Amino acid sequence: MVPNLIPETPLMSMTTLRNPRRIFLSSCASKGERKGSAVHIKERARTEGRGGEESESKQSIKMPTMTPKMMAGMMPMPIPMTMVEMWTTVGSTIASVMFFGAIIRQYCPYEVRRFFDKYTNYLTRFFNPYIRITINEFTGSRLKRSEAYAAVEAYLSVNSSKNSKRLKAEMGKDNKKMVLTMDENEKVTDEFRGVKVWWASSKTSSSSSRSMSLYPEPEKRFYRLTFHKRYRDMITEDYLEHVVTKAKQVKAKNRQRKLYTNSSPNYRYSSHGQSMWSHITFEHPATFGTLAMEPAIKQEIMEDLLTFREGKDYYASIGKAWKRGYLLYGPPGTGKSTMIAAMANLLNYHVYDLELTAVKDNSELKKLLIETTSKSIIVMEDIDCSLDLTGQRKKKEEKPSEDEKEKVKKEISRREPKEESGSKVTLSGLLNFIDGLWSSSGGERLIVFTTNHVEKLDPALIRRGRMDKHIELSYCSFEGFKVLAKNYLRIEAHPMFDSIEQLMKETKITPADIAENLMPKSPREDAEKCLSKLIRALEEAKEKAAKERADEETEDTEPAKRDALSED
Ligand SMILES: Nc1ncnc2c1ncn2[C@@H]1O[C@H](COP(=O)(O)OP(=O)(O)OP(=O)(O)O)[C@@H](O)[C@H]1O
Ligand SMILES: [Mg+2]
Repeated sequence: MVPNLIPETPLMSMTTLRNPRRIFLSSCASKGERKGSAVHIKERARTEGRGGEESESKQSIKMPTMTPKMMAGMMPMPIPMTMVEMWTTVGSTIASVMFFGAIIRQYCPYEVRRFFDKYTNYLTRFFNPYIRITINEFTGSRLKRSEAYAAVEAYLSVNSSKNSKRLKAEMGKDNKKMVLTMDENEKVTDEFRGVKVWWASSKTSSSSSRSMSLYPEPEKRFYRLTFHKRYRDMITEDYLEHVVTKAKQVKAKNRQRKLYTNSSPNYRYSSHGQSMWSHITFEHPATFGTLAMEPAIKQEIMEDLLTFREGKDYYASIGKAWKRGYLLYGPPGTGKSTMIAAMANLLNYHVYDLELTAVKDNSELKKLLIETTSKSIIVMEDIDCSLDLTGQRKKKEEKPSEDEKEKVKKEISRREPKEESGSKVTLSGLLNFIDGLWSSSGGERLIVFTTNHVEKLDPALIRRGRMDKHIELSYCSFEGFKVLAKNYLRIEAHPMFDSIEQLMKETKITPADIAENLMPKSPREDAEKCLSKLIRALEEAKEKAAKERADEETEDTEPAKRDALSED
């Protein structure tokens, strides 16, 4: 029973009112009983606790008479809540709402829930003054990473590195600096013309990924931009344009060129949403300056490439996809691969080294194409060896005899397991890859074929429009040699140059052979020794060529002589 207490002051403290036991103790202390021991106090409390009328009468004896003023103090008055109480109430309300929500979700029929969801959405939308824009990482059927997402990622890499607390790091240009981007489930604030906007990075895993599906849907990453509806026009037009422009600058600054390949052992098993290409940083040092070839031809190729790079509007105005095909042909060691590296370095493009024999079929080839980014060179080396591009049309035309058919059948059954794992890419698949409708997606791409045997290629594959520019890389000229001498020996003239020039007129030598002879093999080998080595190599090549010519002549004349003798 709560004792009948009379406060000393009209204003009773909150704690006092709430806690009768404390009221008792404090009122006793105020009456000079403070010096009483704790035991005494407890004893008093116990006696009170028993609630005997005795204690009540004892207290009533001690109580001072209440004045009207004091009575006024006892009047019921509004009691303010403490923070603790308020939070307790809020907490228990939320818990109850959640509890009932869960129950409704579980037992309420779907239609009713949908109805409620719909109207709650309407309500929140009506009262919420903020607009949200979501930028998903993949659009369409996840064929290609969204450019908008990449742009936001680049844009936020600048802002978030200053404001965000959780960041992701990636190696930047030339492996010198790390590029930081916002981690998942992070938020940053940005300001544009005095208006605040909020960016958040997030990911959702679809419900099917949580189910027992055999092919669970991958997680979907996205950025979300939130801003006040008052600034709708400014944000959707000016701010988003500002984001794209800034992102381009950031990308250009941090762009690290990559060398992609599709022939890594696990590329076929790359899961949904993962790239089919694997890459390393592209670090080939070749440039047009170090390339040995006729200066005029070199200049022409460089101009052609630079014109292409700047030709976005021109290509659009003539209604042509912004891409260009280059066919590099010539004997081994004449600099075809080196030229591709020089092209990538000149244009600042990525390189996609496409290994056709590792591509399963035409649809896989298409997927690989779609996954390439713009500002890139797609390379198919030794195209004549990659596919049987020469015989495919003939095979259809020729009608094999029964015997031949039988032979082919046997051959196929013998090779079956091997062929299954081989490529089924056809010439038409490749032609579509180069200039089909899909090839125009993204734009700003060079497609480069290299071959040692241009004559073996199907004319359809290398006709203009597909392979726009044909470049022959042949045996080294004297001009080419001078470039190599400058690269390898740091000399521009030497008395031995004359004899080298003479010998080069009489025989053929590849730039690769010259490079090998000019490269000093020990610190003792100076320019003169290297040049002498080259002269010896040229003389040997000349002798070999003379001998081969002589052998060929005898081979040609031998049957004629034999015929003449038999006639006699
Ligand atoms: N024109 C050139 N200028 C400078 N160096 C060259 C040139 N041609 C060849 N080389 C040197 O020779 C080496 C082989 O050249 P590269 O691999 O480019 O030849 P390729 O034409 O691609 O041969 P393949 O047809 O066998 O693939 C290179 O490492 C390079 O140093
Ligand atoms: Mg090569």
